[in-house]
Amino acid sequence: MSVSAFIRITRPHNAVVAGLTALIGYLIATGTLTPPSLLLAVVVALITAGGNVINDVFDVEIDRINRPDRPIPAGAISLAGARVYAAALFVGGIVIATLTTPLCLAIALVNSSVLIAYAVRLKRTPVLGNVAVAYLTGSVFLFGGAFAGIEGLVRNLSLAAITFLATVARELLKDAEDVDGDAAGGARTLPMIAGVRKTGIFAFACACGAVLVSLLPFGDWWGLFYLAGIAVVDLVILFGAFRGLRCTTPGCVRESNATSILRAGMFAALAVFAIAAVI
Ligand SMILES: CC(C)=CCC/C(C)=C/CC/C(C)=C/CC/C(C)=C/COC[C@H](O)COP(=O)(O)O
Ligand SMILES: CC(C)=CCC/C(C)=C/CC/C(C)=C/CC/C(C)=C/COP(=O)(O)OP(=O)(O)O
Ligand SMILES: [Mg+2]
Repeated sequence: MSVSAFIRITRPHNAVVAGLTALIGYLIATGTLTPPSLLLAVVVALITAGGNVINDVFDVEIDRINRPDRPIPAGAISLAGARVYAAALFVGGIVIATLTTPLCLAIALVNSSVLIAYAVRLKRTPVLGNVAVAYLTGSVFLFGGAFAGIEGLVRNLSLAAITFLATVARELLKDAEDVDGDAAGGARTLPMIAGVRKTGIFAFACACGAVLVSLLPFGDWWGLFYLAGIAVVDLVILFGAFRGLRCTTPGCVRESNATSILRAGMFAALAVFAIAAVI
């Protein structure tokens, strides 16, 4: 079992970005960063890493077909070793969360539970899996803001709502891409029940909702830089969701690159939020 496999299975890019997002949430709540606030990034990175590892533990049979290169199906990490590793990551994140605030610790405990529930069951349940990932992604802002108290959490509510809606849209389109693989793995997703076309329509509606909510911080919060920056991001998000709107097959959704365009728009939004919070 190599060190690189133990790093790779955590999807470090994912965990690091999530950790940085928690700092953005604290930045939005307070306008500054302090040495203790850096703990937020460590907690989120560890718990996200734990979520990614436990996800691979429960997905091992699907990944043997779809992603044989991943550490467990490739034999680089044993299933038992991965279970212990995931537990250590979750425990580490929660123990460090005890050094933050009771509200942050509560969110860390809830999110660890949701990540495990997602891996065990929610992922294979229509819409609930999408909502779980969207909640987890949006909650990162709430977690960062919560380090500054309930007021800090409230200040991040609109960003959490924007992120939730955009992530639902992207997760639905990811499911529309993966209908065949998910069916083979025994999952039940919205595209399987309602079809790719209706899923695309619902995803586009969620993206439109995210765009509308993204205008809320303008005015009483952030000024013209934010409006100009988020307007560009909104166009990218709408374009990405529109690309998936006309599709009726999983192949069409894959060829549309809708989920990649949405991912790019989501990360661009992160940059706009971070800059708007400090200028
Ligand atoms: C309308 C509008 C402005 C939408 C943007 C919404 C927004 C601010 C989204 C930010 C999402 C984001 C990148 C959050 C960072 C925290 C996090 C959970 C990162 C983990 O990476 C998520 C990544 O998308 C997973 O990639 P993949 O494996 O390809 O699904
Ligand atoms: C705020 C705190 C304390 C924690 C936040 C926890 C976070 C941000 C989690 C990241 C959000 C996220 C990306 C969750 C999804 C978990 C996951 C591993 C999804 C992968 O799902 P699959 O559908 O199996 O797709 P793959 O093919 O990528 O495995
Ligand atoms: Mg998986």
